[in-house]
Amino acid sequence: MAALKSGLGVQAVLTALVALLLLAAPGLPSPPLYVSLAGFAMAGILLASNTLSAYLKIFVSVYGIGYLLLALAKTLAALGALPAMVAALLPPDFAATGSVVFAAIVLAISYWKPIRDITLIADPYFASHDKPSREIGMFRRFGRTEGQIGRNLVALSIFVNFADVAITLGFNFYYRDMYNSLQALDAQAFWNQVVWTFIPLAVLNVAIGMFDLYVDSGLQLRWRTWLTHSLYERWLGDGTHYRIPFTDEHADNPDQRIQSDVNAFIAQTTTLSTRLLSQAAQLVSFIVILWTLSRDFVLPFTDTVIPGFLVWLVIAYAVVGTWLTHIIGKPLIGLDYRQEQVEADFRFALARNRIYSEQIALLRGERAEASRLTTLFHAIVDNYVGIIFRRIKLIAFTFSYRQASTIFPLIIAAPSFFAKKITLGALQQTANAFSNVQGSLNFFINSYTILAAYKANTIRLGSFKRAMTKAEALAGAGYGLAQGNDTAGSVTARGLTLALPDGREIVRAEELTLPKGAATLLTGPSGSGKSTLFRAIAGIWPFGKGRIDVPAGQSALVLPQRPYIPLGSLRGAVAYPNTVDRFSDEEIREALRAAQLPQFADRLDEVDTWDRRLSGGEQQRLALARAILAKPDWLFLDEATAALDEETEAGIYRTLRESLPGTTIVSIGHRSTLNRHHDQRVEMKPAEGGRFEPRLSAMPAPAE
Ligand SMILES: Nc1ncnc2c1ncn2[C@@H]1O[C@H](COP(=O)(O)OP(=O)(O)OP(=O)(O)O)[C@@H](O)[C@H]1O
Repeated sequence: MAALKSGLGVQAVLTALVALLLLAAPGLPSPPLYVSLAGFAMAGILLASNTLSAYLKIFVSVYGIGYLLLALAKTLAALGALPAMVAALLPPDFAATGSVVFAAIVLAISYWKPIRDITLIADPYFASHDKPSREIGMFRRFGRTEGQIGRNLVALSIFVNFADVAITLGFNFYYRDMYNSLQALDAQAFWNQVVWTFIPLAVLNVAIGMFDLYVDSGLQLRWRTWLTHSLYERWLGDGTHYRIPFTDEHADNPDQRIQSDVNAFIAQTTTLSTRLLSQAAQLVSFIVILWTLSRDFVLPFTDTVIPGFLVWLVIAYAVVGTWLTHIIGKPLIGLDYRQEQVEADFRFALARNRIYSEQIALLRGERAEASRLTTLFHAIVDNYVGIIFRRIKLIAFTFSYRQASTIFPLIIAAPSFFAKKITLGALQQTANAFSNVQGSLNFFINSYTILAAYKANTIRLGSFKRAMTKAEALAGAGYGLAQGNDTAGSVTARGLTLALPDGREIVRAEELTLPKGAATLLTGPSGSGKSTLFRAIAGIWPFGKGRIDVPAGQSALVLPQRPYIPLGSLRGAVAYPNTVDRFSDEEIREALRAAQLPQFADRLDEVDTWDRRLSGGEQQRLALARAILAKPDWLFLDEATAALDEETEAGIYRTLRESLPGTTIVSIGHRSTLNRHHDQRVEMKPAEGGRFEPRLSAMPAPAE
């Protein structure tokens, strides 16, 4: 029942009604019985497609509409309700049945795993209820939601592609009539053909070509915008990007997946789906023409009649051609996948050189870097050479294939022509139909290289999405960071164990409290898990068990030893992670002065690579300016002042405590001079099993 209420359900009922009507229509010559029977099949397919992917549904629905239009138009023509000129333009009866066959093919392939992998990536866009993206003007009013715009555009694109097939068919008949007029030396008929058939077809062909490009580009742009946004939003969401390396999913170079794989995937999906289907329609149409032309084909130099000989020939051609292409082209899938990966590795290494150029220059690391780049580039060359040779083999085959098929139909049909059994027009039509069939097959065969890259892309995007799902699941796993607290707003850990990704336990805390309002200093040997404890409190460390409670609704800021400084203006760097409009210029300047960076107070608009321009100590003070601006309830300083001299450090701590009276400070540090800025000390003590245990310890008396 639910299936009947959906859009496809309504369409199915309508189709069944039309089929019934055709069946009951008294003694019409057209459409024949099989068209009405096909209508019932179409209704069944439409119902069965209700559970189909959102993307494939569009195709089935368009074919359903195609069937209705064609069957009704044929009925109207048979009833004499259409002008003769329009009726003459209608495609033959089998076209309506053809659309049912295509719908059945779409339904059948939807169960095939490679198609399911593709629709898994494609569907979220077409099912999306988001408001139309304002970024792109093209087709913005073509639907109420972004998903609906996408669906409408795909449907439009399918119609446009079918219109193109209809024009190609028109040309085929034009060739027959034009060559017949030449053979009959009928000048009047020839000029009539040129003016009334060729010119309108040519004009339509150009117009449809332009419109097709516009629709396709609009769809690709809108889809890419939506998918790119949704991928990076999800990737950046809730520490997912940080946890992906902890999953067992191989998701290297996410930047490449978001920037280039998405783009390629969308271009390939639209090209392969709409064009592949229109090529299939073209293939079927011309096969029917070939059948009509060679219905009583007499094998040259014999008397044997083989009905539809040219069709059998072309099918044999297709089967052998596709099979050989598959054998020759298969290794390209793996090679293309690897190429994407090695290219991304090389690009990433270059980007790292740019980021760490100062360290590399100081260490005189250029030779080591060059040799690493050489190795990485070698992998690109090596793999590409493999691709070149594989493509050459493929081209040797596809070119021979194309050449053979231009002469083939002429050789086969010429004896009939010379025996005056067929006209010049029919000979030309045969050659043209054969070359169109060949063109469609060529599309499938040439698509092989695209298919190989497509598969690689689908795998890369699929594994990226799986990695994100696993990383998101990791956030909820482990000890489960509970929000809310009943111990006067303190941070507490109970029965907590923190482990490494390999399961090795590094920290054990039976009971630990970081009281609200009292500055705590966390000390201990290097590698004892101090930073990991901070990560766990911040909720990004997924391995371990037990419980950490953080006060509900309170803000926290963690400052690491090496602060992250985003690209852009100094204002943006100080305001980070808040947006620049959160604070006035005076507030930002004041924070810079408080963090002992007065010399930068008037350079807020300067855009620079600040992470390389500022000294290590200046970067740390910039991060402290952030804390002064953000006024968090909790401030975690992970050796965040280690690059400062003791005097500046002391000044900064004084400022922090004065300007952030409501903030609880928790610091990690090794220097004894930090003691006097804190109220209590927690020390990481070695415990059994190589683990460390945070224990409250006495604050050493200040040095004299
Ligand atoms: N992502 C990770 N994968 C595997 N091991 C990790 C990871 N992060 C940290 N570790 C390991 O966990 C242990 C504790 O690291 P952590 O950074 O917490 O120590 P720390 O006490 O802060 O050290 P330091 O005082 O040197 O900064 C180290 O042995 C480190 O190698």
